[in-house]
Amino acid sequence: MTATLIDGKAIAENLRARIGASVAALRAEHGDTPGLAVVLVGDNPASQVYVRSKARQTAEAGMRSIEHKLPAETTQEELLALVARLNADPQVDGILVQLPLPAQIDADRVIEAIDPAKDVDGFHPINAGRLATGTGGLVPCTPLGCVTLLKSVRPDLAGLEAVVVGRSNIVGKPMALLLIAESCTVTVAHSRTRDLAAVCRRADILVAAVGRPEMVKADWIKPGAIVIDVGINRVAAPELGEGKTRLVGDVDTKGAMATAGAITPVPGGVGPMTIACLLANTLTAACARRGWAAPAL
Ligand SMILES: Nc1nc(=O)c2c([nH]1)NC[C@@H]1CN(c3ccc(C(=O)N[C@@H](CCC(=O)O)C(=O)O)cc3)C=[N+]21
Ligand SMILES: [Mg+2]
Repeated sequence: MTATLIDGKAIAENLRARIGASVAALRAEHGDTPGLAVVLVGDNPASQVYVRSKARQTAEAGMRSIEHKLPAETTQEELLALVARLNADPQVDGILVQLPLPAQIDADRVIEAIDPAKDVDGFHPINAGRLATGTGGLVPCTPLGCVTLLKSVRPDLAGLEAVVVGRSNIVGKPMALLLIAESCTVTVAHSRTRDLAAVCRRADILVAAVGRPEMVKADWIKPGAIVIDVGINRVAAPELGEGKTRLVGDVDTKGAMATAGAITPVPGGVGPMTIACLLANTLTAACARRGWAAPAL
């Protein structure tokens, strides 16, 4: 058996095209277009790459992209003041403050300062609580994208045994809540889980979000399982030349291909869906804030 590769890049492109069409229709109807503000503090090279692709894809979908680049020594007060201005700006529908933030800044305080209606990352405690209680709100982009990828190979997830490896507020916890909402039986495993391999082997759906390169091995996977690899780890690749690197996930993809039913590649799996879902959340936030009918994506 060899697993189906879930083409996140293509599914993301398709979603972005549908968002673009909705944005154009809304502009024709209302004469205005959603705006996304992305705030980058400091000069982390990976963050610069991500912020650039977010801005480009926002513009390609016909939305306004507003970039704020602040120096690495920005104070907490300065960042909170910018967030307050963006909250008050009616042209800004979505606010994303790129993580990680420099050490002098308390990320939780910044997240809590964002207007929940503009919190397109879905990280504000109000949105986290809404997800936990199933009462609407903006949903974190990466887990939202993972559900779309799962449904691309298995439209009805009800009754399936799901194991989420990782318990972060950004991926693991919201992922578990979304799978509960899909009527899966959900286990959340983490670094302290005993016999992680045996727990993973129970999974019809295995979501790896731990940030450890290729930690999940072929023999941790139940035959036919759907494997979603959230990891994006840059590792040395001397085989490509001196000083070269490559991206790998949290799953040994090559090994897992022999056992899994379907698997997301890295790159080209979850990563592109994260950005597409950010654009979807920006459109959702704009419609809710402006009283526009939300398009079905
Ligand atoms: N407030 C906040 N919100 C985020 O959503 C957020 C963040 N901070 N900080 C960093 C992480 C990471 N993240 C990625 C988005 C897209 C790709 C992506 O498109 N990856 C491509 C390849 C990228 C490459 O080649 O480096 C892929 O997997 O195919 C990866 C990672 C969003 N994040
Ligand atoms: Mg990926």
